[in-house]
Amino acid sequence: MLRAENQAIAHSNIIKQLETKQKTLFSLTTPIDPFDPVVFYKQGTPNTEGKRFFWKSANEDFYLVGVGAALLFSNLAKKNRFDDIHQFWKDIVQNAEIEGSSIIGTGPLLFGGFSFDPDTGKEQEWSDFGDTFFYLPKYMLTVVNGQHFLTFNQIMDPAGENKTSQYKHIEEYMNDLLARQSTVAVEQVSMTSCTEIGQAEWVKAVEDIVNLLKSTDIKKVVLARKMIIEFTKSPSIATVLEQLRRNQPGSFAFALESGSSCFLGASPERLVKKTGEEVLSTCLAGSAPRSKDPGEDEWLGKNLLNDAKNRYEHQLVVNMIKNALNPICTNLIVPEEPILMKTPAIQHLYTPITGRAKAGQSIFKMVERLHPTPALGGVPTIEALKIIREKEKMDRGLYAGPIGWTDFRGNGEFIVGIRSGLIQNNNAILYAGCGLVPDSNPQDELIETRIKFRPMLHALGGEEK
Ligand SMILES: C=C(O[C@@H]1C=C(C(=O)O)C=C[C@H]1O)C(=O)O
Ligand SMILES: [Mg+2]
Repeated sequence: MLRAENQAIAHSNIIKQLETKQKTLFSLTTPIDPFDPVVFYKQGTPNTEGKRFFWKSANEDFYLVGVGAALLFSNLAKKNRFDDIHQFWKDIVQNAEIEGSSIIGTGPLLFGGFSFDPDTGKEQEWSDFGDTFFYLPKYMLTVVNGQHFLTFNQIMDPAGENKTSQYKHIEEYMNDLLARQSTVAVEQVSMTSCTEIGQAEWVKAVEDIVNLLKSTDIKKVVLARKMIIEFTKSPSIATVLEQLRRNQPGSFAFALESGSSCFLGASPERLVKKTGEEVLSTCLAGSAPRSKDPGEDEWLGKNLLNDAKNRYEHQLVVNMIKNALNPICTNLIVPEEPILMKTPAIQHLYTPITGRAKAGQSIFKMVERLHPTPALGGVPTIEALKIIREKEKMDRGLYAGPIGWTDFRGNGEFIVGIRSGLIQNNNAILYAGCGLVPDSNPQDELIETRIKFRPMLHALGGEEK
């Protein structure tokens, strides 16, 4: 049996005991002195590889880093996966004993992700994650506006362990942690090969889809491809994260580990953020390269803002997100025109959408209604997904899927896992896709995906960022 499945079965027994109150969750949060998030990822506890996550917000003011798992949710039935995880989480939090948490992103928190398409053919490379994969971390560092907090989560047998021993444990843990503090030495490993998979077939698939878009009511399909990299030895995840956070300011940086797999990247695209009742979603679609020459860069941006093909590609996303949020939010504000979002490698059309959640609408409900937006799937969604399954001929796994967190108060944020890759031992698989519309030119789309590989390629020791 696979390692993640084994873990999941053990944890599903604990979840049952939590639901019947034979066990409870105890969560303790305490402020701590500043501690570097990447160092915490690397050294938060020894031997927790395979049970770690990392999150940096796009504006650099919020970090979450988890090491060790107090509880693992995976292998949920794919049909109601958003609802099921929400229900489990609600039950557990309702009976939990929570101390010291007064700030967003501290206390009990779930971190994880949903696969892009549970109904696609499955490939071995994604078997560590399945279609729903979330952790309640054992130890978690939260950094909010420069303030640092440590949260400790423990599933307790009410009759057995007592809280005094937990306080003692956390005190000892903090002393050990401070002794482990050091800087992360960047340990770059060498690539032995780097291959774009099935490039000619991919261009042919783009041509076929564009012809279909011209002759049917299908408006947009996002087609992705992959690149396989081999290294002399297994890359250090902390090093890759350090590169991503240094070199991709303005993007979210994330990592999610399971067994010997790590899915990570620097995504510029938020799916949805919920803070209290406040909701923020972003439409990101339509792309142009950057130029080192400021004048040319500005020209490329202006051109993008005025380009009919890219504006159409973008507008389809705005329409869908607006319709998806409309029934569950009030006060929706949708700007009429997109603005530019510039990352080091690429610039995009960007429209933020804000609103207020109606009573009882959880972040998981929002993710369910939004995913997949036409920035990653297409229009209409069902038809686009069918074409993706048939033409892409790969399992996207978590690539382009919702990745994120929710705290016990129901706040949270999900991004889409793009500009990303899956590291397994000495290999990495990188993913990049692009939105096809009737006016797409296959060679231009090939170049667009090549640019989208670059942030991860650079973080892994390749040349350009
Ligand atoms: C699919 C990806 O990116 C998406 C596609 C875009 C486009 O085609 O213009 C732009 C941003 C993303 O929504 C990717 O990076 O893999
Ligand atoms: Mg595009």
